[in-house]
Formats: sequence, C-alpha cells, structure tokens
Amino acid sequence: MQASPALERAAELVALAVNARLQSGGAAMLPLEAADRQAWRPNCAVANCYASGAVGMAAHSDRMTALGPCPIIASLSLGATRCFRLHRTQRVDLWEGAGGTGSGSPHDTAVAAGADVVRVDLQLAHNQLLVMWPPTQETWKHEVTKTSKPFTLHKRSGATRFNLTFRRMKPGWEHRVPTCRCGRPAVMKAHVPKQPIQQQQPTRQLRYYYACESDGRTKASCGFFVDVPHVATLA
Ligand SMILES: O=C(O)CCC(=O)C(=O)O
Ligand SMILES: [Fe+2]
Repeated sequence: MQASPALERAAELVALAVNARLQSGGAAMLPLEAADRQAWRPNCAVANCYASGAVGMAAHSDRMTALGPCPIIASLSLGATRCFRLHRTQRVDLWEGAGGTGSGSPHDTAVAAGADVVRVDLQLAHNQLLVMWPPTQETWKHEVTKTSKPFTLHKRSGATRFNLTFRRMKPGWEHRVPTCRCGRPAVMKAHVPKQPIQQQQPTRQLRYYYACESDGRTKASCGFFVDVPHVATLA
C-alpha cells in the first residue's frame, strides 16, 4: 500500500532521530546489520488505535519473519499517555552503554536499575519516540496495559491513543520463509531458554528457528520446526 505524504514525512523524521543515535556511536555495541549502521530507513509502518483504557495490546514480541534478526523498531506515540510494559525473557551480555541513555532501550533501564530487572514500565506520552534497539525483540516482550485508572488525556484525542511503529523489512528475509506442513508460511522466532531469568547465564549468541504458526483460534499446529542458519553474536 502506498504511504500518504504525511506518513512518508513522519518516517523521514523518525529515521533522522534513529540515524542521529547510530551516527553518534550510541548504538555501537548493538548487534546491527552493516546496512543499518550506515543508515536505517523504515519501509513499512503498523498503526494501532487504543480508543480507551479498556483497549490494550497483550504481551508479545514483534514478528521478525520479514524483518530478519535483530530489527530496529521505532514506535511513535500520539494522543493519550499509556503504559508500555516490557518483560525480559532472556538475559543477554551486552556492553552497558549499548543503545545509549534515553533511547527507550529496556537494556538501559534494566542496567540502570540492576541486572535482574525483568519488568520495565514506561509512560509513553504524545509525540514520544521509543526505539526498540536490537536485541529487544529477541530478549523482551512488550505490551500496552489496559487500565481502569485515570491517565493523561490528550487535548484533541481525549482518551484515544494512536501508535505507529516504523520497521524495515530486510530484502531477502521474506523470500526464504519455508512452508509448514499445514501449507502456511512459517514464522521466525528467537530461541529463548526455559529456565527462570535469575538462573540464566547471560546469552552471547542469539539463535533463530522457523515454526508453524499455530492457528490463533484452535491453537492447532503441525509441529513444523527448522533451525535458521543465522546467529547474531552480541558484542
Ligand atoms: O502501541 C504500542 O505502543 C505498541 C504497539 C505494538 O507493540 C505493535 O504494534 O506491535
Ligand atoms: Fe509490538
């Protein structure tokens, strides 16, 4: 679908902010593809509308199937202020400055608060840009919590919050997606260890696999599973 001129302009401004951080060296130790280090350009956006505090988004990590491993995802909040909650699923061994202070990276917040932090709540206000630097999708889940408590309304949208996440589909990744035994395109996920977070040794390498996307309604899955021959090594 063709982006509107306003969305194109928003994408440009978001890319400027992300590239300023990349070029200042703030993301030097993050697992980023060479192309992303030179200049990050989003080529798609996902829009969400939260009409009231009764509408949220359940904990998830964003699909990497078409984005490839270690994507940068830049999330622009518009309208009412809502809580964005991150849950850590995997400990990683990253240099403490990775991502740069104030980037919105949960690693920064977790490092500042102590290595065992497993949950971070951020109040995302109108016009705020949160950058989910890699490996956020591999090592954290995120959600927009529902709330029945008062929250900061916006002068024009009231209780409604809009969110735009800017992403870059990496050429090649969507073409290598295998078909599972149900005949559907498989989804790419990161391996996450099963032990509780406090008992985990920090991970230095991230591994991926393709799996059957179980049917959302029946949860039926053919059990298809194949390792992806791509390893992201952390600094
Ligand atoms: O609304 C938000 O801040 C998050 C949206 C989100 O996680 C998504 O679109 O995948
Ligand atoms: Fe998401």
